[in-house]
Amino acid sequence: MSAINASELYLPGIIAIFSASLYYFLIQPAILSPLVKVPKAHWSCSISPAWILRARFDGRENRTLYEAHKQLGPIVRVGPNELSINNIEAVKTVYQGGFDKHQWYSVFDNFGVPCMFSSVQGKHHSARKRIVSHVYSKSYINTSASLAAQSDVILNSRLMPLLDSSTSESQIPHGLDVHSLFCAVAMDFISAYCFGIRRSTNFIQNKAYREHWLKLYTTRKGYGFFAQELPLLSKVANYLGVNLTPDWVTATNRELESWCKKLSDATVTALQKAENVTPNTADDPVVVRAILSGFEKEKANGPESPIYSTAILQPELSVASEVFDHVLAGQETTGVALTYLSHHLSQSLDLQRLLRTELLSLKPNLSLQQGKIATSDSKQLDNLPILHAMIMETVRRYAPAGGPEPRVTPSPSCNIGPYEVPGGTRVSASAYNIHRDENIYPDPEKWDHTRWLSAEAVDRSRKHVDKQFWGFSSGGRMCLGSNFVMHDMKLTIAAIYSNYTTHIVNDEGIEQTDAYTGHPKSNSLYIRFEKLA
Ligand code: HEM
Repeated sequence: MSAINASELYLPGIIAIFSASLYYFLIQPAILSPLVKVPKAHWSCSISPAWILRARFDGRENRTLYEAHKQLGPIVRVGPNELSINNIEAVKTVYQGGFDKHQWYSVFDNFGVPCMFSSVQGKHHSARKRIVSHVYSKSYINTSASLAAQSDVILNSRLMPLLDSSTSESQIPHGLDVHSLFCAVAMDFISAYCFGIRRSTNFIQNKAYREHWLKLYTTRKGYGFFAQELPLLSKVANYLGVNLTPDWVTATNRELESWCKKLSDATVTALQKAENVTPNTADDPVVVRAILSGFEKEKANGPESPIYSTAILQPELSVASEVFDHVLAGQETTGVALTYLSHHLSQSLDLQRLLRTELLSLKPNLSLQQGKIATSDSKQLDNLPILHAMIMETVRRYAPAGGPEPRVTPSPSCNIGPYEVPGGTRVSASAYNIHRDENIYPDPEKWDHTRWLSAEAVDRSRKHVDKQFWGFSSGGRMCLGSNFVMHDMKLTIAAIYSNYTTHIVNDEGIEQTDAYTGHPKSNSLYIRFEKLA
């Protein structure tokens, strides 16, 4: 009697589950979804994300999507619930349209607390961005006495002496690993701006710690796949005692977090005690000061504030989470851009001469006078067309944050290009692909700074060249640090090429990896510096 009852119950249950699965995983995505009208990158894409997941796992996502768009056009289905887009009109719809970020970004929470970059929902993000964006505006950067004083220390007391010592007879044959050095320069700039110079890093001079830190940073990269792309599987595996992210990666992340927490806590304490934090000096912790003052104002909104449970109830962790993101966002991306620019310059003395002629037209220029350079006139530097063109071309060709930036379509649906797209669909564009549009950037693999300078570019299609540039993304979630980084890259290149010529010693492994943030495969580039007579 009981056996008959069980099968009577089980069979319909099994049929119901089978039918629901058939509908949910096969009929709906492959036949009924409005996405069926979008060209598929692979036959399996309407029923399985395996094709795109495999490309991501293998580190060939950017190239794979490039080929897919070349064959199938600007909007391509890459999974049952996922699109890749590759034209500037579709980019406007998604990125200027304020679509929320995908959960993919949650792995960028630090200390378990979201930062601006990792905030998924628009209102959480806006509350965080409001607090700090003014100190990253172009006008603030160009007129900040604190940043000018910090730049002076970083260039005159650290970088220029180091370059000088690299020209001694015994050092010449080896050259300097400029990839490591430029990551150090970038870290010193951004950490000084966050914490004030006395509490910031000195990676330029402290090579041993810098190498340790960079090793921690680079070796853990690439281990985020399961947590980011398959979070549910990761959690289930974890529950069953299988950790898909190796323990040493978790330990490395903890070490980096605690390194930043110490710097951040020391800065918060110094501000609370008003010790060595004088505004408008090199010791001014511009970013942490702005965040704390923003949190103080946000308190007035009480529990109504979207960031009440973090910024108001856990201010120290929230400050640390925010600045940890700034130093991580700023160091490798900037280091990569400076590495590729110096690589191109080092292959052509003519290019160096051209740049130098422009640099020496500055008044005052940055050539060494009694061992020091003048670092103060940011506005003049910002307006140099050749320097600007070379940096733009480098960020175009070697987009340091060039991978897909996933967003989620709003409910119930929206239109992207000619297609109706249901709410909750993952949709991404990438600088890697947007920057390879041959109509705007002919021969896109070629590094050619003149595409930003030619009469044609300036008179007619300059707007297109600029409009298509997506190295810092666009819309409300575009890079917070774009003005800061343009400033520190221009200053660094100007300081070097006003005083040195550079020559390649070893560029093995200079090819860029295919990743969200691509870098030279070898993580190195050896260059020799020769002082100008
Ligand atoms: C060459 C250097 C840099 C490049 C190429 C770059 C590029 C980008 C890109 C493409 C995004 C959008 C990413 C996405 O949505 O997936 C972004 C966002 C961001 N970047 Fe940068 N970045 C650079 C340097 C910096 C620096 C120095 C900072 C320091 C503050 C910074 C802070 C941020 C932050 C906080 C966001 C998130 C903004 C938001 O969600 O509103 N970046 N960056």
